[in-house]
Amino acid sequence: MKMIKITHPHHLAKQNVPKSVMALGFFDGVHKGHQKVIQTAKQKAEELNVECAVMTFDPHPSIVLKKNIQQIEYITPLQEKLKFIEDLGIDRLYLVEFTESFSSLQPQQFVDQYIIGLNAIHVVAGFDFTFGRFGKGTMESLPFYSRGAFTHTTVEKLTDGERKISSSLVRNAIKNGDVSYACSLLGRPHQVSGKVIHGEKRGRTIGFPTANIELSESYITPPTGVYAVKISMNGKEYAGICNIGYKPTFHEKRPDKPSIEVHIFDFHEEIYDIDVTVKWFKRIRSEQKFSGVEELIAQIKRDIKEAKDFFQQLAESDKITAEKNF
Ligand SMILES: Cc1cc2nc3c(=O)[nH]c(=O)nc-3n(C[C@H](O)[C@H](O)[C@H](O)COP(=O)(O)O)c2cc1C
Ligand SMILES: Nc1ncnc2c1ncn2[C@@H]1O[C@H](COP(=O)(O)OP(=O)(O)O)[C@@H](O)[C@H]1O
Repeated sequence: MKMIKITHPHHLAKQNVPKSVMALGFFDGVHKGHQKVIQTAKQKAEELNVECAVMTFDPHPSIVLKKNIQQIEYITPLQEKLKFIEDLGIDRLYLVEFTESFSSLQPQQFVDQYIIGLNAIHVVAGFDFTFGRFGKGTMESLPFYSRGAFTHTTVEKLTDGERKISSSLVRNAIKNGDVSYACSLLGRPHQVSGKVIHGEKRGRTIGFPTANIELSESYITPPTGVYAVKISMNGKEYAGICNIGYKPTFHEKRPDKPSIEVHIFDFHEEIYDIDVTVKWFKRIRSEQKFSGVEELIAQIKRDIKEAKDFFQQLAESDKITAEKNF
């Protein structure tokens, strides 16, 4: 995937840019709805025998448009977003810096400079995509602005029952701890990456060492509680159990921020400073204050059993699906 970073105004000359079918969107999460938009663009590009391009934006428009928002938690911070888009097999990615001057383009200027000017011959976006100042441009008005220079496909809303699959729905699912539902909306588990840091060195003394993880980006994370997770490092993936929380059993005073710590099953290595990725599969329970260490240990043993049973069932259902598809 060739990446072209753009800060408004761009100086790319149309004749130097290959013709493309262009999918447009912010695409936080690259969820199933986004995947459908990008896959539709890919199919159309094959039909028309041109490149498949995606145009996306960074940072999130609310940072520029809403003055009081400094930082936003992403489902997929930029690097993850680009990776998941690349995994969909597209040729070219236009990454447009969402600045104040870019956001104040009129819809016609956006279409002239960023669609026609970048040699797109067909545009694909979701039914609720908007463009130009105040989001005034819509998919209904796109043919008017196109002046016959390109055609378009509007991808209808993808739903889960009554609910539109959207970045907000995924965010809410993660924020509510419903990581299994987030997984079904994303088509993969939600994941976060970071580094293993030193904790309070208590884990090993109670028989359950936990890798404490400092996140590398501003991710949306599930609420405090215990989760069945997979953790990957150095190209290998392991099952484990994660506690996100304040460890009230040991802390009278609540620490400033919750820790994210994973006990990895059947694992005995020292992994401080290693980069890891944690994938959230299932919420098991809320964090509790136990009356003593023994009670906590007994509960952790039950949590581990529950997580192991869950992964066993998952492996069995994956096996059945693989056999059906064979
Ligand atoms: C599966 C699991 C569940 C946990 N649940 C709780 C809990 O409900 N309450 C609590 O105070 N601590 C809980 N903990 C956190 C332990 O207190 C913590 O792992 C221990 O204090 C070690 O911390 P350290 O890695 O900083 O040394 C849990 C840890 C694990 C691995
Ligand atoms: N099964 C395991 N799961 C997680 N970490 C492990 C495991 N086995 C060994 N470790 C190592 O032990 C460390 C965790 O031990 P712990 O006593 O909880 O220390 P800390 O409080 O610094 O996290 C991890 O960072 C890792 O380097």
